[in-house]
Amino acid sequence: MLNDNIQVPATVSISPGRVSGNVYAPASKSSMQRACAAALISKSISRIYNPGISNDDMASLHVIRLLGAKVSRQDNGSLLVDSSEAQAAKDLQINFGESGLGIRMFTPIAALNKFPVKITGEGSLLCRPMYFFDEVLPQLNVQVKSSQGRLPIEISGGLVPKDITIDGSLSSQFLTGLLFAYAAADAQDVTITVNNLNSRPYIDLTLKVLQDFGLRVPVNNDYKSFHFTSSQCAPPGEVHYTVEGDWSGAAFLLVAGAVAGNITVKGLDTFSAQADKKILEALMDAGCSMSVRENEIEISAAAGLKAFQINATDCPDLFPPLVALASFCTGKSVIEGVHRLAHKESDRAKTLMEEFSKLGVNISLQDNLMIVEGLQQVRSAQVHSHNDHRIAMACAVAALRAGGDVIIEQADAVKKSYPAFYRDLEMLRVK
Ligand SMILES: O=C(O)C1=C[C@@H](OP(=O)(O)O)[C@@H](O)[C@H](O)C1
Ligand SMILES: C=C(OP(=O)(O)O)C(=O)O
Repeated sequence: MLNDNIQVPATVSISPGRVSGNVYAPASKSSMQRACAAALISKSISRIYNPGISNDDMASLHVIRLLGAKVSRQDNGSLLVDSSEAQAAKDLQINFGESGLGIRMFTPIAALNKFPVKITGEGSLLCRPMYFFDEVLPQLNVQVKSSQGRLPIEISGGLVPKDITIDGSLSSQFLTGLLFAYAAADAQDVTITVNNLNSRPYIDLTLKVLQDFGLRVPVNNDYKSFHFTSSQCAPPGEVHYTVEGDWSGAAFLLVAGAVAGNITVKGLDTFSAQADKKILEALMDAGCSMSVRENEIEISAAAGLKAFQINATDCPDLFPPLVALASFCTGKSVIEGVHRLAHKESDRAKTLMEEFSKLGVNISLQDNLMIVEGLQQVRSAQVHSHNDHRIAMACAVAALRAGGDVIIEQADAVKKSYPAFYRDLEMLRVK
């Protein structure tokens, strides 16, 4: 009912060429999925404007419905979420599709109800580690049965917020889930202590969304602990929330502009908490000509892009667009944070090396560093997304400066975050 289905072919061919014009950033799935969670736990009425339509967004809407929220689309395109009487059904089975954030954020929330819940997923999610739940949820009163730290998982019990210490090095998403669950349970005078937290800006986004929805927000002690105080918190009223434009998807558009055009990307908030606005640092370091204005960025292909260096440990999703950019920067660009890439939709360091080598780009690894040697032009080739949306988009952008067509197999992986990606790229193309 809510899925604005955009058809994306399984194989896409991208011809080299220039891009020009204006484009709107897609809705951020990080912002949209958090909005869904916040709307559910608010036990109130929320209006979500600029809702996302990606597969991950759809998975989150599906989940909040299963957990008892009523969701309807309004004539102006916004979503009305009524969770005032939300009650999860008995014997629930939740399929999170391929969404890592979805499963890690909603599992602790689903664990708040005392009935057993079976948690499943599809595709790449089946291979991603979930052992955090086996280790942590039992300490919060939840029984967990997993398949050696992988899906499917069965939980039951009724989560009780307690002082707890967790490890945040694998993913920030588990902490996001606990923060939502603790807020939903109106946790008071309890602390989540976190060791080695990575992807910190994503936690800023979580705290921001909790605040925007009038929910209980913990005190952040330098990302080492999050303390829910015992202060009184008024029950949330009706909330109007606008989903932010997506810096992660827009990073591909900005790189397309930097290597092959003159485009303006609209709908991006430079004050956003999103991790991936850090793409601007790489673009500036590479010598792009850019004009950053309120809510839009104009970028054009500069002659003589130069190699850049960046630490992407806390914004791991930027690796694919950074590699596409580095492919056209003279010299060796260095991207730090390779260790963060192993457990995404694909093992991204490996898949970037494999697919970009087909395009003639030399990428090497030195422990936590990825080194990319730039060229003037990449090769025409047939590449494969490995069912990873960001690999498909990185290859498509690189194809704009290829010697001939680049064919992308399993190109429809983009539906996970940015279903309109190829349509937007074609719309920008100089005919
Ligand atoms: O919270 C989020 O919205 C996300 C957090 C990041 O994951 P990690 O915390 O696992 O790095 C990021 O890679 C993912 O695409 C979205
Ligand atoms: C890793 C990603 O998402 P998730 O972890 O939410 O599946 C991504 O979008 O690149």
